[in-house]
Amino acid sequence: MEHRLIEETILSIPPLDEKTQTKARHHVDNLTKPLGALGRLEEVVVRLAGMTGEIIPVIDRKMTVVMCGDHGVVEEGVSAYPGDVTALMIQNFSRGKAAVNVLSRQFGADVRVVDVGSRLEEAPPDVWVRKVRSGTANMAVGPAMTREEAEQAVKIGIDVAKQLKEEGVQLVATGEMGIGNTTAASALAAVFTEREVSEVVGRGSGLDDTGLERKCRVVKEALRVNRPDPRDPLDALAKVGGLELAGLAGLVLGAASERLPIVVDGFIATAAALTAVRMAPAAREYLLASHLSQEPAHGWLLAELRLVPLIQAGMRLGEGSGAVLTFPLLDGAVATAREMATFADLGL
Ligand SMILES: Cc1cc2ncn([C@H]3O[C@H](COP(=O)(O)O)[C@@H](O)[C@H]3O)c2cc1C
Ligand SMILES: O=C(O)c1cccnc1
Repeated sequence: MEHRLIEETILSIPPLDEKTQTKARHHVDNLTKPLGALGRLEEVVVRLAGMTGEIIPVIDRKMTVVMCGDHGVVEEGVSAYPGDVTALMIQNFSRGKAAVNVLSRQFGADVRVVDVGSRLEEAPPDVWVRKVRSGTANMAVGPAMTREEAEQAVKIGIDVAKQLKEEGVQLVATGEMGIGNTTAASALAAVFTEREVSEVVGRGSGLDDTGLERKCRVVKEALRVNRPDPRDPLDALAKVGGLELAGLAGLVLGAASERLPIVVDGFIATAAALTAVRMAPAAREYLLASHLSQEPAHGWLLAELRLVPLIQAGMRLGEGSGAVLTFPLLDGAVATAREMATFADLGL
């Protein structure tokens, strides 16, 4: 069942609307400024035009989707924080008190929290509970989850994207919460970039040197035990990924199939986005990179995706916070295209 829906979604991702994109490029080039002077903001407008099919794209209704899940591998001591923090943060999101809530309020976006697999037993009513299982298994001793579970989590992400489209959402940001998930993201990064484990593992939420060394050993062990297949993204997601990462990969596939622009957050969200693009290369066209995280391998993941981040603010938070921080830049870019005079308006 899930398998069919995933296949159908992948096949239904449309290419960018090249005609509209060319018209948008022409419009931007005729605005009253030196050619190219708005830099990457111009590229944002042109790409959004290709995604949405509108010369002046409308991205007023923005949604930050925070996919949540717990990680069995936390028992190996790979995070600076205990696993319980995932559940506490879900409650914090619900109260509107986490960084992602504050930034989303500040920049006029809504937040949707989806529990794909945390250990929280009773989620607050506004959280969408779509729990595949209560946390993954420890990837250092066996697969994090079954292929079927990974498919279920991907399907949940696809469903969320379709529901948001129906609600009138015009742009989504990818957020996540899951203590231990930089370990999973590093494992996926090792699989998809074929770099050394020591190059793709970082301090996550704040490991010291001993912790960092341990995390490297754990990722190596997880790859040795599970042998994830780099040509089979679902296999990698199931063996060394996570439920919220699979949910985000599904969100990317679903949003792309609905022509919804997707603003990708930091290292973890980018690992999920790269997984989605390995499943469906066409999905890449709907991604906008937001910021460059402090995690050392984030830049390589972005390079794999051929994306350049808009900002570098030294952040390493997750939750979608870096993606939301670029919303004023995106709104500014679109406003210039909508409101600036053209040279023709000046009679030139
Ligand atoms: C209080 C708190 C809030 C967070 N919000 C996002 N993360 C971030 O840290 C986690 C990944 O780091 P690691 O792999 O080292 O556990 C994820 O939940 C990520 O979203 C947080 C982490 C903490 C502690
Ligand atoms: O870049 C990220 O997404 C990130 C980095 C460290 C901890 N949490 C998230």
